[in-house]
Amino acid sequence: MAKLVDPQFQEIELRNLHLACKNWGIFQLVGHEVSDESVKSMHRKSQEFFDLSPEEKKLYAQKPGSLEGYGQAFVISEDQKLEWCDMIFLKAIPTHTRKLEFWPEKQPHNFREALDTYSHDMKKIAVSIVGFIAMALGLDAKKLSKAFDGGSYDVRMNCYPPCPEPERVIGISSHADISGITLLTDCGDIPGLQVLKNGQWVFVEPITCGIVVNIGIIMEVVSNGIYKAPYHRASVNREKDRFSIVTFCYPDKKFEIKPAEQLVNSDSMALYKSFTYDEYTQSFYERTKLNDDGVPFVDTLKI
Ligand SMILES: O=C(O)CCC(=O)C(=O)O
Ligand SMILES: [Fe+2]
Repeated sequence: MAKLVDPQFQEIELRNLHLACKNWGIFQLVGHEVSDESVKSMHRKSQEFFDLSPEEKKLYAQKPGSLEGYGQAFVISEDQKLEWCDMIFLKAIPTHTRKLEFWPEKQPHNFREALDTYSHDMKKIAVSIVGFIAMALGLDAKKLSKAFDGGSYDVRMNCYPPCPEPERVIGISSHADISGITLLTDCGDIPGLQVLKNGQWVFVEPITCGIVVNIGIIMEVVSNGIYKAPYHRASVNREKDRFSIVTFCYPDKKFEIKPAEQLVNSDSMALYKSFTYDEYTQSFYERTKLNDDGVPFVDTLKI
């Protein structure tokens, strides 16, 4: 990040960014301005939350039909296999969308303050990195940064307990994020996140103070497929808990989700349809209610 903002290094670093987004769709950001203390404090609060008794955690349990709160993602049937992951999912920004009934209050002490600071820090990073991603694509950096400045930020804290037979379970199964971009911080040094590259699962090794950035499906559409939202999953460790904190970053609700005009011309046709923000989220949630038909969500967006 320090190199992206430094005029002396910017051009070369934008090329590195372009290659990372094009060849991997995922990279680690270091040299950023977010304080270590804010990130570590959120990590501690998240671990303390998962350490509470089941009864205490259930005070913040998801309600039927809603993803927010403590529980499991996308449980649609009694027969489905569950993921080896405990999570709490909270909408954090804009602040008026917060549903405080799901925000742990007395315990862990100062959880809410830590999440408030953390989510604003992640927003700051997202606003600047999408600007650089826009520049790497030859797009208007201000327009994209502005869209994410008015955007929404949902935070998911994951706890992956150890499993004596880790090869028989999955923490989070393979998926691409539907966000614009996603920012992940690992609360320790246990690798778990894996990204699919040329048919192989590759571990993302945690870097202290690094922020893992991955391209979400919205940015895939905006880039007209130059950047792809990578498939990734979380594996489980045999002996140790792993904790991660994931921030899904979305543009503002007025942002049209479609290939950027500058990237569409007679040589390169638009590969994706155009959607309003509401149409996009609606079509995703409609699909989660269906039985899995094997068609990836991103394919339903293509022309
Ligand atoms: O915890 C991880 O490593 C991955 C989490 C993730 O992909 C998600 O929450 O969407
Ligand atoms: Fe993900």
